[in-house]
Amino acid sequence: MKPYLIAPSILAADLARLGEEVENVAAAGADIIHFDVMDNHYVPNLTFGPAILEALIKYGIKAEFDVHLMVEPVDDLINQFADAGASYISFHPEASKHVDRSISLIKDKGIKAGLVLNPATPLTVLDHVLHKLDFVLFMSVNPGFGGQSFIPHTLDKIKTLKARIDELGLDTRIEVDGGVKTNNIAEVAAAGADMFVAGTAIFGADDYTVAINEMRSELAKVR
Ligand SMILES: O=C(CO)[C@@H](O)[C@H](O)COP(=O)(O)O
Ligand SMILES: [Fe+2]
Repeated sequence: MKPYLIAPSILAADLARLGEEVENVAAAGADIIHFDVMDNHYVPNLTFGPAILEALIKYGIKAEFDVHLMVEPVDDLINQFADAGASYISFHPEASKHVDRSISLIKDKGIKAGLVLNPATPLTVLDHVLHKLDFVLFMSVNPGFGGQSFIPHTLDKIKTLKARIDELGLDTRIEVDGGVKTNNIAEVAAAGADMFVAGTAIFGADDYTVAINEMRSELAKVR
């Protein structure tokens, strides 16, 4: 069984002190760092480019980065984030003209590849590519902003995909992103997720170690 991974989203960090914030959250027990890339085109918000990722790595962050691309088109930025040092890269299928090719671009760089499903994206987008993916990221909010409420029907989608993954004997991870907090992380895990993005729930807490430990205690109740 794959260990649970907790991935704080830096979107909710104090951006004026980004290096220090990422260092602190990694020291608090984060497994990977979730890096939301928004282009003000695919989503109505604008965030970080590859130069910021490079700068964080140069600053001394050793944790792996989970790059969530909310951009259109995707291929050029896949190359740039691969060169900058990403360990995981995911993108939204509707933002790529050639989804299979974009997945191969990520995998050929030795990076874990994921496809992101918005709340209204059907599971059928995974039909011919699931076997190539290292992870599927379910958005449990509409993409573009942190601090939104978890959309409950995501749980049914997670359960359905988890059953399909098990039936096919794949070891694809399931990541969930949006509105994940201490009070719902166990339910999300019980549905079949094993990677949990949390922005405001961690960076909004007074003590990041306490916030992450509380999430781990909740996860320990599931397995
Ligand atoms: O990709 C996104 C939003 O588009 C997320 O990664 C958010 O940054 C998660 O923030 P919270 O809902 O946990 O505050
Ligand atoms: Fe994200």
